Amino acid sequence: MSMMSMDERGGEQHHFVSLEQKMFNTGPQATKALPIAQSLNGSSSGEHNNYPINSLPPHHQPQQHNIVSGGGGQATTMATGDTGHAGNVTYMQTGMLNAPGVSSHQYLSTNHQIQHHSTPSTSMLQQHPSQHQLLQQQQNLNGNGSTIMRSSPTNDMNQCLQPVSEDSIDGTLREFAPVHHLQHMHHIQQQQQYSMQQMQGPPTPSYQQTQQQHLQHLQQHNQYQQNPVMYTQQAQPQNQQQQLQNQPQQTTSMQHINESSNLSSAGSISDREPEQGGTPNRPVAPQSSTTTEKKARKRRRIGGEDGHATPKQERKITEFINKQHSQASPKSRSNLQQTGNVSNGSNSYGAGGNGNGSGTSNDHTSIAQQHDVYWTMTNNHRATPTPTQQQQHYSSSDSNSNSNQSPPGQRMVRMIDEETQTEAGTQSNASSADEIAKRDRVIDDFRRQIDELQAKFSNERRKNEASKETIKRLLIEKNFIERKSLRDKTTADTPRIGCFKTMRTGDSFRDQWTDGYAFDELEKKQQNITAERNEIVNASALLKKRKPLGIGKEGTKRSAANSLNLDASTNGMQPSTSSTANGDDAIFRRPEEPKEINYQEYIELDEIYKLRREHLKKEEMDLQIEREKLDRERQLHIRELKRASNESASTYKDHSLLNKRYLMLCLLGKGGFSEVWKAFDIEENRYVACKIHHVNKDWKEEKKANYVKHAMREKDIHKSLDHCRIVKLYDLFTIDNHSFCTVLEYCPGNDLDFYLKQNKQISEKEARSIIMQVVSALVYLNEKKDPIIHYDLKPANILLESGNACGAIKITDFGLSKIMEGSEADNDHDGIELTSQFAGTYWYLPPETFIVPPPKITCKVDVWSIGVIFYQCIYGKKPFGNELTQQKILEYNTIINAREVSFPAKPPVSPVAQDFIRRCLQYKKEERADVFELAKHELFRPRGATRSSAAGSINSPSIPRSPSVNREDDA
Ligand SMILES: Nc1ncnc2c1ncn2[C@@H]1O[C@H](COP(=O)(O)OP(=O)(O)OP(=O)(O)O)[C@@H](O)[C@H]1O
Repeated sequence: MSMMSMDERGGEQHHFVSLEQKMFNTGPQATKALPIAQSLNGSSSGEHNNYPINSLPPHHQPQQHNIVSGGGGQATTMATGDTGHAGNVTYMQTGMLNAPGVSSHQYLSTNHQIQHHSTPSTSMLQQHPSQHQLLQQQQNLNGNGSTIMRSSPTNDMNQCLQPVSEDSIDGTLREFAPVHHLQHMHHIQQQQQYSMQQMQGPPTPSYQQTQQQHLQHLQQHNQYQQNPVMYTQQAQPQNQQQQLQNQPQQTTSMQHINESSNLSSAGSISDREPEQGGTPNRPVAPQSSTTTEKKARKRRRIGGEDGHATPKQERKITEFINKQHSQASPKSRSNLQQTGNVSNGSNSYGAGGNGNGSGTSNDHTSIAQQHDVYWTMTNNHRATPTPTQQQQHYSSSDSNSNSNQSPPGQRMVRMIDEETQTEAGTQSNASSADEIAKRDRVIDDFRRQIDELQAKFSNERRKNEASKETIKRLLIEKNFIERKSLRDKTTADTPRIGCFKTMRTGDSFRDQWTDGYAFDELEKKQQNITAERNEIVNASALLKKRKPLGIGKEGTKRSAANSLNLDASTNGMQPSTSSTANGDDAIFRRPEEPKEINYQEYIELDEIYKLRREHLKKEEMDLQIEREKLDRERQLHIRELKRASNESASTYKDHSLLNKRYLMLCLLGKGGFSEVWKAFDIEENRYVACKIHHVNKDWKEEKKANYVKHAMREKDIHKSLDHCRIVKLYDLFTIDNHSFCTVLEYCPGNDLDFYLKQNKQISEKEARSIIMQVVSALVYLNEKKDPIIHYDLKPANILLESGNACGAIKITDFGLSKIMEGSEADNDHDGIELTSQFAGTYWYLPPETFIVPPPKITCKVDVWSIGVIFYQCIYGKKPFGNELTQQKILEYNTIINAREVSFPAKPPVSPVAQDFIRRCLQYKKEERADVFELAKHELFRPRGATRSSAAGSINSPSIPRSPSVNREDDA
C-alpha cells in the first residue's frame, strides 16, 4: 500500500486502535503476562524484556524488529512493508509494544495467547499462566534460560536489522520463516496442552517429546542468533530447491504446513491483509489476490513490471539501502560495514531482512508517522479498553477462529480466513511458483547490480581519495623543488646582485640594501668608457691644433712635413713630447711643439677618433641596457627575498590545507593586512589565489568590525561578478578568530604595476590593448542593475595573465568598491555619498574625491583612473604627482589642482590616444566621459575602420589630428 493509501485508511487504523484497546483490555489473564515476563527478565521496567521474542526464530521477529529498531517505536516500526500494511495486525501489536512501559515480552505473551486461542479446544486466557510455567520449565531444562530468554537492547537492534518480515523480497526467507515459526508455535501449543494435562495429572511421555522438540527448536534459534548468515545459508538451498526444482513438493509442503498448523498463516496474513483492501468484508478474488501474487506484486514494485530494473527503481533501492544504513543502530551499522556490503541483502538471512522492503524506505517514515499517530490514539484508549476490543485483537491473530468471534472480531477473523484460503489456493498454483522463482531471480539480479554498483562506487571513492592524496603529495614535492630552486637562485644571485644588510643608523638597526659585484663591474665599465671618451676628446683637440695649414687652402704643402712629427708612442692619440739631453728639460719637461702632420695623416686620425667616439657611445648604451637589466634583476631579487622572508614567517608555510581543500603552495605577495597565497583546490582541481585577511588583534573592536564589514562587502560585490576580465571570487571562509580567506581565480603572471616597474613604459599599442580590456570590465560593472564603482583601479590591481603587456588582463581587488544602488545610479550628476574619503591610491583618484566635504561620486571615478593608467603606460610616469608621495599629494593639493593634463613630446603618442586620455582626465566629472563613451572611443576602433564616421561621433576629439603623429596602426 502506498503512503497515500495509508493516509486514506484512517478508518483502518482506527480499527487497529480498537484491536489495541482490546489487547489491553485483557482482564486478569492479560495483566498477568507482564509480571511474568518481568520476573523472567529480572527487570521491573519491562522495557527490554524480550523473553519470548528472543527465543523465537528470526522469522518471528518482524514485530520485535519494529519495536526495537524504532528507538521508541517510531521510525522503523513499519519497516516491514513496502506495501505499507497499516492495517496489519502485526503493526498494531508492534505499536503497542513500542509504548513506554509496554515491553516486547508483553507482546510475546500476547502472541502466545493468540496462538493458543487458535486452538479451538483451549481457551487462551486460561492457558496463559500455565504457558508461562512451561516456559520457565523450558528455561530450566535448557540450563541457559537467561541467555535465551534475555537479550540486550543492542541485540534487539541487530535483530531489527535482521529482518524477517513477510514482506521480505527474499523468497527463500519467505519459505523458511513460516516453517520455523510454525514449528515453534506448534511446540508452544503442545506445551500448553501439556500444561492443561499437568493441571489434571502428572506429565506424560508426550510432554518429554514436546520438550525435546522445543529444545531443538530453541537451539536452532540460538544458532540463528549467533550466526544468522550461516543459519540462513543452511536453510536457503533447501528452500531454493523447493522453489525452483520441485514446485509440487513445495506446494505440498506448504499445504502440509497449513494442515499441520493453521497458525502458520497468522504471520503472513497480518502483512498481506491490507492488500485486499483493508476492509475485512470485502470479497477476495481468488486469482488476483493470492498470496503469491501479492508477493509478486510487491516484488514487481521493487523489481519492475518486466522483471528488469529501471534506473529509477535501482536508485530507489539504493536510497533505501542508504537510508536503512543510516537508520540502523550504530552496532548494526558497523555490522553492515564489516560485511563490506552495506546495502546488500542477498546473501544472508539477516541481510536479506535488511533488504526486505527495500523499495519502501521512504514509506517507513510515513508509516512510522502513522504509527506514531496510532500510538497516540492507542495511549488515549488505553485507559478504557473493553473486553470486546481485547477479544477482537486476539481474533485478529488467529486465522481459524473466525467462526467463534463476536462481530467486531469477526471482521478480522474473516480477513485472516480469506487470507488462509488464498494461500492454499496459491500453493496449488504451480505457475505462480514459477513466477515467484522468476521474480526471485530478478531480485537476485538487482541485488547483484546493487552489489556491483556499491563496489564500484566505493572503489571510485577510494580511488578519488587516493588521487587527491597523490596530487597533494606531488604538488608538495614539486613545491619543495620549486622553493629549493628559487632559494638556490637567490643565493647564487645574492653576491652578484646584492642583499639587505642590517646596518646601524643612530639608535636603531635597519636593513639596508647593498649592491652586488655586478653593479661594481658595471661601474668599472662605465669608468673605462668615460676615461676613453676623455682621451678621445683630448686627442681630437690636439689633432685640431696640428691641423696642417694647407688643409683647405694650402694643406698639401704642410702635410708632408707634419707627417714626420707623429709620435708613435701615443699611437696618434696623445700629443708627443720629447726630452732633450738637457737635465733641466728632463725635470721640467716642456711640451714639444706639435709637429706638423700631413694632410693624409690628419684625415686618418680624425676618422679614427670619430669612430672611437661612436663605439664608446654604443658601449655606453649597452652598459645602460645592462644596468637596466640589472636593475630589473635587483627588483626581482629584492621582491623574491622579501617574499621568501614573508613566506617563511607565515603560519601557512608548511603546505597548510585550509578549509580541507586549499593546499597552500607559495606566497604570492603580502599587502597591508593580507597575504596572497598560490594554492591548489583539491576539490575542483585548479590553482587558486587565497587572500588571507588578518585582523590585527590589537585593533579596537570598532576597527575590526569595520575591516570585516568591508571585507564582507567586497565579498558580496565580488561574488556577484562574472566577467572574463574580472578575477572571480570562488569562496570565503574563516580561518580563526582573527583571519579569514577569500579564494580567487588564480592569475599567473605579474600585475601591471610590477611590469611597469620592470619596463618603465610600454608601447601605445600594448597600452591600448590593456585599457580596452579594462574598459570592457567597467562597462560590465556599469551595465548592472546597481552599477559598481571599483574605486581602486591602478596598475597593481590589473593582473597580466601572460606576465607581459601582450595578453589578457583581469582586474581585481574590490576592497573599496561601491554599489550605486537604486535610483542613485540613474542620476549621472548626482551619484553616491563618498563614505571612505582618502582611502585608495591618490595618483589614480579624481579631484572630486579630495574635496572636503566630498561631493557625490559616480562611476566616473574609475574613468579618471583609466586615464591615469593609460598615460602612465605610454609615458612611463603618472600625469599628476609622479614624484610625490601620497602624503605630499595631499599636502600640496596636487590632484585638486590637476586641472589640465600635459603630454611630453616623447614618446610620440597618437592624438587619438591623447584625446582618450583628455576625455578621461577632465577635471569636472560632469564633463568627463562616462564608461560607455570610452567604450565607443575611436581609440578602440578596429584597424581599417574609417575614421570619418567616427570623427563626428560622441568623441568629438578636442584636439585636431596632427598629420605628423599618426597612430601606429594607420600605416
Ligand atoms: N588572483 C590572483 N592571482 C594571482 N596573483 C594574485 C592574485 N591576487 C593578487 N595576486 C598577487 O598577490 C600579491 C599581493 O596581492 P594584494 O592584492 O594583497 O596586493 P596589494 O594590492 O599590494 O595589497 P592590498 O590589498 O593591501 O592593497 C600581488 O603581487 C598580486 O599580484
